Parts: sequence; C-alpha cells; structure tokens
Amino acid sequence: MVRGSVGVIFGETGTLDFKLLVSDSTAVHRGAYIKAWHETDGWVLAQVLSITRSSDSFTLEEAKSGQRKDKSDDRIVAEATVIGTRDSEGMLRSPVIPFSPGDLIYVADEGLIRSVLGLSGEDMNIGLLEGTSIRVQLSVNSLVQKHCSILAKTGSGKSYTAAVLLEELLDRDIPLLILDPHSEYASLKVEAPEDAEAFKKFGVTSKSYADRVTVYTPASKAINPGADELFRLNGINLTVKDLTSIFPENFNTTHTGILYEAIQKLRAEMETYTLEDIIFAVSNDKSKARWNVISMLESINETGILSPNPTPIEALVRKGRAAILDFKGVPPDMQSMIVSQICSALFEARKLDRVPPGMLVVEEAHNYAPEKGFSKTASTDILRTIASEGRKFGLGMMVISQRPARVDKNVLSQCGTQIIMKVTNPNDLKAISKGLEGVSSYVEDELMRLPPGVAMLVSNDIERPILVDIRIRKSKHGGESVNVLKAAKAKGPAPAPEVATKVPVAKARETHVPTTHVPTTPVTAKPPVQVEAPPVQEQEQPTSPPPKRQPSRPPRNEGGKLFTRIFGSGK
Ligand SMILES: Nc1ncnc2c1ncn2[C@@H]1O[C@H](COP(=O)(O)OP(=O)(O)OP(=O)(O)O)[C@@H](O)[C@H]1O
Repeated sequence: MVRGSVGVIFGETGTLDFKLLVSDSTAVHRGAYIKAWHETDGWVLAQVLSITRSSDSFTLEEAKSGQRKDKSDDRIVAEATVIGTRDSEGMLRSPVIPFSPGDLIYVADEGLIRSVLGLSGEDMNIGLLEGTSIRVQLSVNSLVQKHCSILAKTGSGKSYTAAVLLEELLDRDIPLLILDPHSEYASLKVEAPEDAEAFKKFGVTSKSYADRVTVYTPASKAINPGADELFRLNGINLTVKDLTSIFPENFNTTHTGILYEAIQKLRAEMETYTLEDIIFAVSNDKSKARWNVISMLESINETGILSPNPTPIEALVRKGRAAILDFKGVPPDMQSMIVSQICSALFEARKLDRVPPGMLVVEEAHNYAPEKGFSKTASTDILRTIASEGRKFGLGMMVISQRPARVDKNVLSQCGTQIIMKVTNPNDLKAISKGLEGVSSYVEDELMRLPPGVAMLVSNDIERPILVDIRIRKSKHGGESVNVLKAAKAKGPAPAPEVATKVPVAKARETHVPTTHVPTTPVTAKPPVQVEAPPVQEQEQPTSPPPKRQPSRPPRNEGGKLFTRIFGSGK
C-alpha cells in the first residue's frame, strides 16, 4: 500500500458509493471523512457509512480461548458514500463516471472537508466535527434569521448545547429573551469550573455572563430567591379583548357583553382604571350572570401578575443582554398565558423597531407550542406567527424540546438549523426525519446511538448532516440532574420550605370557576384607550372616546392576595 493511503477501492463501484479494503484501521472508522482521486473530478470527498472485519484464519485452540495471536490478515471492509467535490463555480458535484477499483483512499484534509460540506460559517464556535479537530462554526445571521431547533431525549445535552449557542450569541451582543421553565439558564452568570484540557481542545476559556444576564420571576422572590427582578404584566386600562382573547372559551357572549358595558362605563368616567375597577363596575350590572364574570375576573386579579408598573419589553430585549424569564413556581396555564403575552409584545415591538433584532429561546417548546391533538395552549398561535414571520423582522427563535413529535409542526418546520442529539422514541425519530429533507435511515440509526454531547447538525448552509462534538461551556452548566441517592443519604431533615405549599392557580380557582382564567394584556405600554365593537348588541360606536372625568372611585391597589399566598410577598 502506498504511504499515506488508508485503503483501496475494490469490487463493484458506483458514482455515489464504493467499497474499500482498509489498510489502516486506526484512520478508517464509521463516520470518517475520506478522499479518493477521481479521474475526471479530482479529489472527491466521501464518508464511511459502515465497516466490517472478517477472518477465517484462526486455530481451534485460539477459538476456544478467544485469544487470536495473529490478526494481521484480518479483512477490514468499509462502505463509503460519496459526498462530492466543488467545481470552479463553487457548486457541489458528484462524479458521473464510477470510481476505479484499485484507486487509493486517503484521510480527507480539512480544506476539502470544509469546502465540500460548506462549513464556511465564521462566527459561532459550537464544537468540533466529530472525530476531527475541525472547528464547526455557524453564521449568526443564518441561525437567528432562519430560526433553529435543538431536539433530543432528556439528558442528552439539549440545554447544555443551547447554552453553548447562547454564550456565542451573547459574545456577539445579540439580545436574548429566554423562556426558562426549569431555572437552567441562570448559571450563565457563573464561570465554568476549570478544565484546561477541554478548554484547549475547543479553543475557549471559562467566562461569567453575570453582567449581561437578568433573571426575572413572574412569581415572587420568596419562591425564586435567585431572581433579580419581578416580571409583571400591565394591569391598567384592560380591554374586553385583553381579558377574553387568550381563553375565549371561558367567556361566553353574555359574559363578554357584561364586561363590555362595564368597561365602556369606566372609560367614560376614568382616565385610568384597574381590574378591580372593572370588577366593581361589573358588580353594578343587574343580570345574574355578573357573578360568573366577577368570579372569573377575581381569579385573574388574585394571581397578582397584573401591575400598574408592568415590565416593559424594551427592558427585556437589549443589545448584548439576556433576559431569562424563570418560570419556577408558576403553574403551567399561567406560564403559557405569560408566554403568549410576552411573545406578542415582542413581535409587535420588533415590527415597530422598538427593540433590536434578537433571539427568543423557547425551552420545552412542546408545552408552549404543542402539536394539534396533544393539548391546547394560549401561546401556540403567537409562536407559530413568530416562526413563520419572525425572520422578516429580525426576530429569531430557538426551539428546544425533548418531544419533537409533540411540538407544533408549523413551528418546527420553520427552523433552518436543526441540532439533534440522541433520540430513541420512534415517534420522535419519525417527526424529526419528516422535517429533514433527504434524511436516510443512516441518519435515524445514527441519532439513536449518539453519545451525550454529540449532536447531528442539519442546516440549510451545510451540504449534509454532520456530527458535532459540542464544545465545553464557558459558563457553568445549570441543568444537572439531582442525585437522588446522595440526597437521601444526606444527614438531617430537609429544610422547611420558606413559603406555604404551592397551590396551582387553576386548582385554587376550582371552587369559583369551572376552567382556568388568565389575564391578557400587552406587556408594554398602556393599551391605548379605544372603543371596541360590542360583542352582543349591534350598535354604532363613537369614533372617539367620551371625555375623561376623575375616577368616581379611587383605584385600589391591594390585589394579588391569592397570588401572594401562593407565591409569597414578592419583596
Ligand atoms: N457538550 C457537552 N460536554 C460536556 N458535557 C455535556 C455536554 N452536553 C451534555 N453534557 C452533560 O450531559 C448532561 C445532560 O445534559 P443536559 O442537562 O443539557 O441534558 P438535557 O437534554 O437538557 O436534559 P433535560 O431534558 O433533563 O433538561 C449534563 O450533566 C451535562 O453536563
């Protein structure tokens, strides 16, 4: 065998694949990139898909003992798939004439791999091409504009990989809004522990993003002591639409009519009114149905998420900064209401250029944008809208899920970059391969076997799926699993909780209303005073609001009792 070659093509060859007899088993392994000189196309890149080893030359004693003395005549055969070569115009071409048996095979060099695979991104260092020391870099523009998804079964490294991307985006001053149901991302503030070898391997150093990250809690600081700020939605001058749009099924037309009249009266009387004013106004209605409306409104008011001082979207989305909305202690229905509100506000603000272009990160996306038939949530529609229209306005989305089959297809299909880690559930595999063009069974097999920390990267910018050894984090990983045995063995009783046992808001409301209700209002500026079409009676509306007078009843500001009981004082 010629020096430097690792094998030779033999047997029947094609233009898209060939077999090689391997001479250097240390260099040729499953997934290895190899090159062959083709008589018309020059150097052509190929990848080893499978590899077998056979031998008949062993003695009975060797077979019995399981120890073979001489393995030198083992026959190692690999099957390779042809990726192609770049022509003078930069187009990917694969040969039209079969490879010649007897042609030598070499390990592919970095230049050929980069140019043929299209690894031309220069910005984000996400790791190394598996089995090589070739850095895989993604383009920020492509990732943000065309959205990306990170899909894998639990414990395979989704949030670790997401954090790697977030570090890279923060290093490039891209604003981030992170929806974090499991308090995993606050650890961006903490430097990763020293690991000189791994840092060197991936060309990074440890780093804290504490000066760039703010953690917001929609609950309270008693529930979430790690949070920096409270997150609140606007509770002033709510419209009928604000109150009914998210869970319209909870308000029938009679309820909406009562609300409409109450709000119209308030608008005629007051410059600004709160939800409590609306409740008071509804209580003056004569119909029996008012009690249902009051009950629904009270349950909204009691959550305490509404405030005269809402968190402006402009504070959350800022150049070079990440806002983490940490949902610790927030019931699921409330989470999706908040996600719906905040994402609507973000989308509108981005359209009007009130916030800079940036990225929305949706962890556990199957909960906020579930596929039809699994569940229904308030946030699905706006996430679909951002997925389909966000790129026009420079609003990217990172969709992270451990159940790809349960994420809305409209959302997943819009992701131009997919980072997929180990997946074993057949439905999830099917959902993933449906979304990948030209995916082969090789890819599915590969996905089932991926070790933690290795991801398959599928992107519009890259010619074919590649495996990436995801780089080590610069900041500390926050998604470690709890060591149950260690916790059980730890001495002493568990510390008493600081706050009363949490009661999901929906539960707490069960005695009042049959279903869950949530407030709906833009997070940003006060809703403009506007006249809404009456939902029940058909009557013409004035084109301008009636003149304002002083409030007939001073707005109270002591709402949020139930929320306070559930979440603590928020101080
Ligand atoms: N690229 C990597 N380098 C080193 N360790 C990694 C890497 N990716 C993942 N890990 C390790 O694998 C474990 C699981 O990772 P991670 O918490 O990201 O999984 P996950 O898929 O988000 O899990 P879950 O669904 O439970 O949140 C972590 O302990 C992490 O330290």
